[in-house]
This record gives sequence, structure tokens and C-alpha cells, in this order.
Amino acid sequence: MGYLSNGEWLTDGAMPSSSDGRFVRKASSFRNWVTEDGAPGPTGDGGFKAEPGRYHLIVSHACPWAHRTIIFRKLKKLEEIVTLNAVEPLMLENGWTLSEPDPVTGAETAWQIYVKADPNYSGRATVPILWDRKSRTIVSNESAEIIRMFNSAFDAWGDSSLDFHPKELRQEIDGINTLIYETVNNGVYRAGFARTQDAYDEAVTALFDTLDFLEDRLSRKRYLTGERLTEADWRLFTTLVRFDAVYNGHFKCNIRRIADYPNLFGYLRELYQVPGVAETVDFAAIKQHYYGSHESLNPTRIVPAGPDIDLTLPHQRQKLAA
Ligand SMILES: N[C@@H](CCC(=O)N[C@@H](CS)C(=O)NCC(=O)O)C(=O)O
Repeated sequence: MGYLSNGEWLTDGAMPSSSDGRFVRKASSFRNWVTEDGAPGPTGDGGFKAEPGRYHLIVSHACPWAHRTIIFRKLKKLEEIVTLNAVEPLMLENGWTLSEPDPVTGAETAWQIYVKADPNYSGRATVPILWDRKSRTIVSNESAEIIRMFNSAFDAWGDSSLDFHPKELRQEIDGINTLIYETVNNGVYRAGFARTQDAYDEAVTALFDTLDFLEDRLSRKRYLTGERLTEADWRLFTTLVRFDAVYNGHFKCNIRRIADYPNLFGYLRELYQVPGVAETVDFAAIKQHYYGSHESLNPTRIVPAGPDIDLTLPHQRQKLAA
């Protein structure tokens, strides 16, 4: 995996891991916010006013972080408001690449977009990227914040009746997000990219402890915070939907499959069946990306055939409605 050093693309870097073999994810660096009136958000600089046709989202269909932003764009009905372009599934020596130059930025790779935004940029060239046509820069490369922008900043055009981060549930959502981020969303990567047995054991144990906890919670509640679908559910969904297809085998998260957990599996099917969501899930791209991009984990790059799992089967979660 390559990275940028002072605007130069280098490919001799190892994946980020600490000296004790633990995988460490770097914090995102563009942290501005699109807001209704252009005022600065909780972090970063102002000047990014919500306007139709002004912003452009670069995603990978394989990436669970980018997938959150694709789901929010879809469910909040922002497809005509924020344009989208997707990189190719494989991430090799040039990092994420586009099959043809991006019509908005002119870039052929994700790293070129970072250099256009900051000619001296140092760090990884990750997706998602939210690009501003007007100031020709990156607004944000942090999915957790892009989904908050999509949730409310564009309500003049999108579906303002949907709120995935309602005030009265914010504290609960933030709490569950933290647990799920550390042990599940990033936990699968900490297991898969561990360089030592101890680092792997620690990650896989914490991951399955949380899955067991969530299984119990979802036996009583229809969604993570109760009766209402929130941001926390969509953040969990993008990891769950990849789990049996890639994390179970490729990242060695194989104590159990999601299909072995009746409640988590029913919940996964229900979220998958929310209108519009299934079309955001590209299993071929997901499998090709993971099995084909990480040579150190899968040198043959052979993509396994399974699993044979049907997410369109009835979920029967209605019985949990109050
Ligand atoms: N914190 C970021 C993480 C994004 C991220 O790590 N994306 C991965 C793809 S799944 C990526 O682009 N990796 C490229 C690299 O690390 O070089 C977010 O949630 O937006």
C-alpha cells in the first residue's frame, strides 16, 4: 500500500502497525463541514455551504467506510444533489485508481486528488473523499463526519423527514458508535492486519465479545437504540454485510459467522432489505478488493466462491416492534 510524503507518492511503505504488531488507523486529515449556511462545523474551516451540484463524492464500493456515505446519499435522496464516482475494486501500487480520469477533479488516482487539495500532503490517500468543485479542495475525508453532513446539511433538497442522528438519541448513538468502531468496524482490520499472535488474539476476542453483546441486545431491540433506525445501525451494517464474505476468511475473524447469530443475521437482512440499500452492496467488488489487494494476506489473489448466503430471505424482525 502506498502513501503520500510531501506530495510525492511512495510505495515502499508497510501497512501502519505499531512496533508490537498492532494495526493502527491514522486519523483523517480534512475535517471541514458542509453546513446549511456555510458556517464552520464542529471542526475545520467554514465556507462550505450546502448547494446542489457543488460537491462530489469519491468512493470505493468495496470500502466499508465509503459505503456509509453511499447509503446516506441514497437514503437521504441526495443522488441528484451530490455527484458520485467510484474507484476500481483493486487497490495496488497506485492505491485507489479510476478506470478513466475523474470528470470533476481530472484525477486518475485517489492520491492525485489529495495532491490537488494540498500539494504537500503527507499520509494515506483514503476513500471516501468529499470534494468541493467551487474551491477545488477536499472538504472531508472522514466518513463519520460526511454522513452527519448528509444527514442534515442538504435537507432543503434531500429527504428532510429522515433523521439518523436525532437529538434525543445522540448520546446513546455516540456511545454505541465508539464501542462498534473500536471492536467491530476497525476490529476486523486489527485482526486481519495484526502482525503478531497477541495482537490478533486481542482484536478477535474483543470483536466476538462485542458481536455476542450485540446479538443479545438485538434479541430485545429491533435496532441498536430501540425502535428507530439510526446512524449507529448503518455504521454497523457496512461491516456486518462484508463479514461472512471477506472478514471471516481473509481477516481470520472466524470464531463464528454472522449467519450463525440468529438476531444479528435477521437484523442484517432487515437492513439489507431497506429500499435502496441492496443496490449499494456490491459483493463482487468487495470480494475482488479484499482477496485481490492484500498480497501479504493472500499471495495467490484467488477469490473464494462462497459464501452462499441469501440476504433477501424474510427477516421476521417486525415481531420486535413495540
Ligand atoms: N477514517 C476514514 C478511513 C477510511 C479508510 O481507511 N478507507 C480505506 C479503504 S476501506 C482506504 O482508503 N485505505 C487506503 C489506504 O489506507 O492507503 C473514514 O472513515 O473515512
